[in-house]
Amino acid sequence: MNATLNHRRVDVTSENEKYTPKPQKQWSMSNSVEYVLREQRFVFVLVGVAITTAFFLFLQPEFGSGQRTMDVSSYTAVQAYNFDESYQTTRTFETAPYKSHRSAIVSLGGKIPLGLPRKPLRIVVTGGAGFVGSHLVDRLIERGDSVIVVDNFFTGRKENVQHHFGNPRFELIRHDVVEPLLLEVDQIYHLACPASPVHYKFNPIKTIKTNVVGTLNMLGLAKRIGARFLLTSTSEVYGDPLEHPQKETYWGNVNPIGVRSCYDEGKRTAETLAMDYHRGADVQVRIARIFNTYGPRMCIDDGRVVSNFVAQALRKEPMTVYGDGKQTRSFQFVSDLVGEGHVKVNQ
Ligand SMILES: O=c1ccn([C@@H]2O[C@H](COP(=O)(O)OP(=O)(O)O[C@H]3OC[C@@H](O)[C@H](O)[C@H]3O)[C@@H](O)[C@H]2O)c(=O)[nH]1
Repeated sequence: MNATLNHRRVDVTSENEKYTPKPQKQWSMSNSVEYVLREQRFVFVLVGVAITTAFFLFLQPEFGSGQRTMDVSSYTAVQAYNFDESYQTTRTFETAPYKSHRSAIVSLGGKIPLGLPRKPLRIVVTGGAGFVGSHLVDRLIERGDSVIVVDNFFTGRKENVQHHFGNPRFELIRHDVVEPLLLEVDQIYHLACPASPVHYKFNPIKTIKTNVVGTLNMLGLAKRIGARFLLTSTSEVYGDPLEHPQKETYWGNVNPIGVRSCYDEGKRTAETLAMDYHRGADVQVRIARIFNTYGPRMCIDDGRVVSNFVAQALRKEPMTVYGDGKQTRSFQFVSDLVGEGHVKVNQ
């Protein structure tokens, strides 16, 4: 009976009560919490917040700047790769410069500088602490390459390259090229050998060993890693020339058993090895026959004619001319040699 009476609430509503289509609800905290938790609404809210956060944190800058960001990222990749190349041999330095550079690029606002630099090379210079080698190293570092100097300090000196100490693109290894060496580089400049007659005659066996075994080792390395190879040869491959001036096509007039043969025959053998590696193993080789060179960092006791004359002049002593004084030589300043000679020959 009661059920029948309550079935139609209108029937029981008193006339004084105001009719509303929806019953009024009292707000309460528990009702709200219950509402949010019902039907997994809270999970949907959390997922929404996560997506929005991810959008603003990771996607929004790229989305907003479109093409610009694509350019920046590709430029950064190039720079990262370059830094990776540059710091390949000194990996401990890699992270910090890369990161700081990356942020610097982003702060450019995505503008790409015109004329992107060429990819820096990794280069090993044997004899790089010597008179000629150190000038070559200066030139290579100056143009942005990474250089590893390999020197046994027989005639080379640390002071010749110490201004590069601390530069992450420079490394110095005390090593004798007579022993094999493994390095990953793009190019090899092979200069290691005493070049002044007083020095190469000091230990002739060591001199010819350096020229033959040392060059063999470095050519083997070039072949193995696919590096381009520059051999610094000498005007002495012409021996006591019968032609003046000497052209490249001239084969020379060399005494194979003379006191200078450890050097001039050694360099001739080095040239032979270079050409055999080129013809037989496809190694890219360059040969520079260096004539008399002078300039800063030449040892005062080098023994060659320019340093001897300068030293004697400074001491106000008479200059000593050997033999009949009719011999001729071609002289060049060291910067002309490394700039026009070595670097361009090896391009
Ligand atoms: O005090 C001296 C020194 C040298 N000379 C003469 O000057 C000429 C040049 O002699 P150097 O010792 O300077 O050098 P050389 O030309 O014999 O060979 C040198 O130069 C060329 C490089 O490629 C070689 O590595 C190096 O051996 C020689 O005829 C020598 O007898 C002097 O008259 N007085």
